[in-house]
Amino acid sequence: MDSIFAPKSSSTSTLSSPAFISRFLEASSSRKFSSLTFVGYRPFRYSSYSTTFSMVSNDVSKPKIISGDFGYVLEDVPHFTDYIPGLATCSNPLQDNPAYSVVKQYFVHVDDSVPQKIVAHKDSPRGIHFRRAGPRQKVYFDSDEVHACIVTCGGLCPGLNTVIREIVYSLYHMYGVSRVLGIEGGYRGFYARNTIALTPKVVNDIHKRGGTILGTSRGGHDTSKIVDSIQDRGINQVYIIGGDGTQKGASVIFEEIRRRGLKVVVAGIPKTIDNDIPVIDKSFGFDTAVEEAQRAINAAHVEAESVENGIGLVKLMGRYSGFIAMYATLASRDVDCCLIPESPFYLDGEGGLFEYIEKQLKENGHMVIVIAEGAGQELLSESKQSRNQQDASGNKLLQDVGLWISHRIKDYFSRQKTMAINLKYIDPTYMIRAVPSNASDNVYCTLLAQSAVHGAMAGYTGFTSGLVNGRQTYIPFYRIIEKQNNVVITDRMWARLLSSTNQPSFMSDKDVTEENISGGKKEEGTATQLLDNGNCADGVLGKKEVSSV
Ligand SMILES: Nc1ncnc2c1ncn2[C@@H]1O[C@H](COP(=O)(O)OP(=O)(O)O)[C@@H](O)[C@H]1O
Ligand SMILES: O=P(O)(O)OC[C@H]1O[C@](O)(COP(=O)(O)O)[C@@H](O)[C@@H]1O
Ligand SMILES: [Mg+2]
Repeated sequence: MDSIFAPKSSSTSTLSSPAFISRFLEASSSRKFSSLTFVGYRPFRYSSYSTTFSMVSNDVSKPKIISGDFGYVLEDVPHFTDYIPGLATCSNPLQDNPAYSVVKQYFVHVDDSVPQKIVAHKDSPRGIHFRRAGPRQKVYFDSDEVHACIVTCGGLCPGLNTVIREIVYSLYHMYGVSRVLGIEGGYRGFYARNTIALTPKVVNDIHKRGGTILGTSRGGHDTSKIVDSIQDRGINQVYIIGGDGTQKGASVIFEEIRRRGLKVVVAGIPKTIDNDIPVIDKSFGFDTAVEEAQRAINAAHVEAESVENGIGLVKLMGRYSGFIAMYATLASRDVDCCLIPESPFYLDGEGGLFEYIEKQLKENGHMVIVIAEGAGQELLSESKQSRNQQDASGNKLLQDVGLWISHRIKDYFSRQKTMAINLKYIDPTYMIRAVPSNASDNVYCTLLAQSAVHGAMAGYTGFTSGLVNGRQTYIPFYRIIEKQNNVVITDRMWARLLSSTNQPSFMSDKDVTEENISGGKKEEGTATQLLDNGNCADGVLGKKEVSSV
């Protein structure tokens, strides 16, 4: 029997930090601690048909970490029963639903979990797992008892309306729930805006529209006012759709709800067009955004190849994570250079951008550059007066790198007088996120929404529903908000991009240091393939083996 242990004074972040979990994995795989008993945390045991687990917790605010054989770790999500004793359950109404009666094993087994990492060696520990999403045999709500609400926060993303629609439909058609409230205008809508009654009829065709029918906002998160409003309205299921900032907000709402001992579910659905949320395979709307970006790249290519020494420059979204730029580049094959926040670059001198542009123009007569909005911000700060402005949510406002680099390229060639260039700058920023989601994102949104509803009905709370290695899971908030998902420039995916564009890497081997990988935000316990000498199975926590899309 393995035990997770920590001094009683350990903070949540210590217990959940990758370093701690890494040490735990090491210990449990070597069975070093198998016979030890630890004071301060009461081991909680339960048996299943297949194996015995041990969970250590006497504090509901600590992460629920359950260990099993061979280094198995379940990073579980909170449940009502953690802090509300004696709750009644009833049978899941889905068991009488004719649509599902034909499905074998429709209900998810209580022990089902999904591994975070699927590349393994014969001697690697089983590693971190998340609870598999899906309907449970027992539910913790009567249909008539449920009063749900949905809120959308942060920037727009294709698929928001689809998620709203599918939450309403799942609640109504699977669980007979008819009271669903839409909170208007993001978090502040809980206390400062109107609400809309959401019925299947109201949301029937909203998935065909971009944006969110509920409206959204940045800033305005006031935890106690929000929870007061939830309590006053008698809401007992809160569905929160939003990005990293939103999930942080959802996490504190959940903590407050638990502190007040309320039987209220807080369920997150991760939304990020930048794909900057960790753990999950990719975010909904990302495929749509990449597809939409192709139009801009195609236009840039047509413009560039139609004139002498044409340069097509496209700026795409990506504040700190360059996934859209990377995938749009890989999809297009017309791009000669892709610049992202995670990969520093320079303009002048040998191996610099100007030299490369000159070479491309001489060889091909034209070129296409894709730049993510967060790329090269350090160069802009050097040349312009640095402005530390923030949006209402506290996100740093970036300077327009597209405009800046256009001017720098034009200046360079007019100074050089070697060739006259013809540069066209296209900024499709808002066009790629204001569109409705494509077919595959619509299916993805549907699954995320259904998973969130199943989890809520089953009494799980404080979770984000997310796809991990192709399976729907429930992920505890702390795992979603503890760090950012970045393109790992020492991964194979970035190498694929470099070999497809033939652009300079702007780096020598000695530059590939810990500071330069993962957007300069390399977290403890993360090992890239390069630094890990190809040993991809051990010690990689929270990052997929290949860049996580
Ligand atoms: N650390 C935080 N704690 C509580 N609420 C937050 C936090 N960060 C952001 N929020 C709230 O989440 C909402 C969306 O955040 P924002 O960063 O704009 O977008 P996104 O969720 O898409 O990243 C805003 O209403 C903001 O006030
Ligand atoms: O101008 P807005 O609405 O603040 O949005 C711009 C920003 O939104 C983003 O799409 C990210 O937004 P989120 O953090 O809300 O997902 C960035 O790429 C971009 O910088
Ligand atoms: Mg964000």
